[in-house]
Amino acid sequence: MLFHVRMDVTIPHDLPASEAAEIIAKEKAYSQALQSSGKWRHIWRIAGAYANYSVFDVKDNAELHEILSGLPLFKFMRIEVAPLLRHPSSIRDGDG
Ligand SMILES: O=C(O)C[C@H]1C=CC(=O)O1
Repeated sequence: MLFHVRMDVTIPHDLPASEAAEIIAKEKAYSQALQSSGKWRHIWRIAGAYANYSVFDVKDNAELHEILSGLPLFKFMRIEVAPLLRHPSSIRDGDG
């Protein structure tokens, strides 16, 4: 199942910079491992925001929830999820 996910990150100003850097490094490794596995298909920075648009390809809602709630930055994120399915007018193979 494909899901479009928007993640907005707000790191509290009072979080020590070294702690923030450590969490961000863990987040990067977590994200890149999931991208390598094919579960995190796309990630795009939203221009002008500490936010991204991503596409996940996972088994079901439960797997998506497990992945998202395991993000090291999860507690600093606002996340919006939209389930996707193939559009009847799509001409692309492999979409959905
Ligand atoms: O920077 C972000 O958009 C937040 C987060 C998502 C993946 C990652 O490496 O960081």
